[in-house]
Amino acid sequence: MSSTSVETQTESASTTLKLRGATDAQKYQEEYRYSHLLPVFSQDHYPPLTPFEHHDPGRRALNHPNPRSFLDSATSVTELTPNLGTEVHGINLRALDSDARDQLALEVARRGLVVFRDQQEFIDAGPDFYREWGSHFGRLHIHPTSGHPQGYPEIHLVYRDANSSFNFEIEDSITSTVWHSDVSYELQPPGLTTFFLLSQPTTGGDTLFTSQVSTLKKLSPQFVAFLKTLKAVHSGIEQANFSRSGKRGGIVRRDPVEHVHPLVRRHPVTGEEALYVNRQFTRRILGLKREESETLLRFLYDHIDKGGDVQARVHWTPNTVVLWDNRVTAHSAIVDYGESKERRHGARITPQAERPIPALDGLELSSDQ
Ligand SMILES: O=C(O)CCC(=O)C(=O)O
Ligand SMILES: [Fe+2]
Repeated sequence: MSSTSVETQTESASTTLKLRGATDAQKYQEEYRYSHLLPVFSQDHYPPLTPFEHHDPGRRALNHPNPRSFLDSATSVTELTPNLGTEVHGINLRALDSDARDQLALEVARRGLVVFRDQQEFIDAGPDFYREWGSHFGRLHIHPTSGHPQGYPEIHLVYRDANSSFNFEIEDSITSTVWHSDVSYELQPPGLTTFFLLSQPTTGGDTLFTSQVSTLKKLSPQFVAFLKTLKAVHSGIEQANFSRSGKRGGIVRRDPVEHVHPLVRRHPVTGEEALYVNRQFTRRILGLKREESETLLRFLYDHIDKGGDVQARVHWTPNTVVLWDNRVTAHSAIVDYGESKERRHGARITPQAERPIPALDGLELSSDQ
């Protein structure tokens, strides 16, 4: 499997300009409703992230007499699958106050994934609002390599259009499916994540999700007990190298890091335990011989790949906004729309959360890991 990233499926507008004739390209972009949100690859360099104390917004909703009251005015609330995902119609996310946002965080933690339709007001509110929205849920992450709208490094973009050639990384693979939990190499990886498409192909370009709580539950208690004793290295090095190779925007804004996380992590609010490995960033299990680590990780990735019974698939109708809890789910883009040459332009708001908490009867991580 290629070590490159679905998160790297980002094309710079400037590359697009080079690929088209300059005049045609400018016209194409100028006529675009969201041209102010096209990706740029600033050369800014940032110092390492510093640790911070995360106060989970979902916890604040735990004492609420009805922590689902923010859904009271919804016209429909439908479970996408028994274990993962809810689809909501009739709620205006843009209008949610602080209390309702806390409830939302708890709902997303419980369901893993919540899909809100008809959110034009939210999407059109623009990048200052996106930042304010995300900051409610945690400190905003700046991606080390992806494109962002001019002046808004906290907004991670995915982008592809008629002439972009960003998907080299999957040309040598039999699939575009790369399950991952975003930037799991950080000491404090993201929690409640918001993602939406500003433009979507007519068909294709769906996003896959899986419940890592459910993938863990499928395993035998004896095996889970063993997994709970383990921790693994997650690395941002390959993603940085991929960017440096020039296949993406070519920038690395922060020196890549590696961090050690438990294989099974516990959600700070729901207490649910989830498998926390992903093919994209997890590299090796500490304390095992190389072959043991490789075999075990391969088994777990294979288990995640095959888990159709705990997965959900989001189809992007216009003005859909999706929230997922990056601590207890994994996701993958689906790149099946190349032939149509249609534009696909997405934005992600990525608040960091706590350092992964080990399972209750699992290992204790020492502070220097
Ligand atoms: O483009 C997608 O469907 C998902 C992209 C992704 O993995 C991300 O932005 O975290
Ligand atoms: Fe992702």
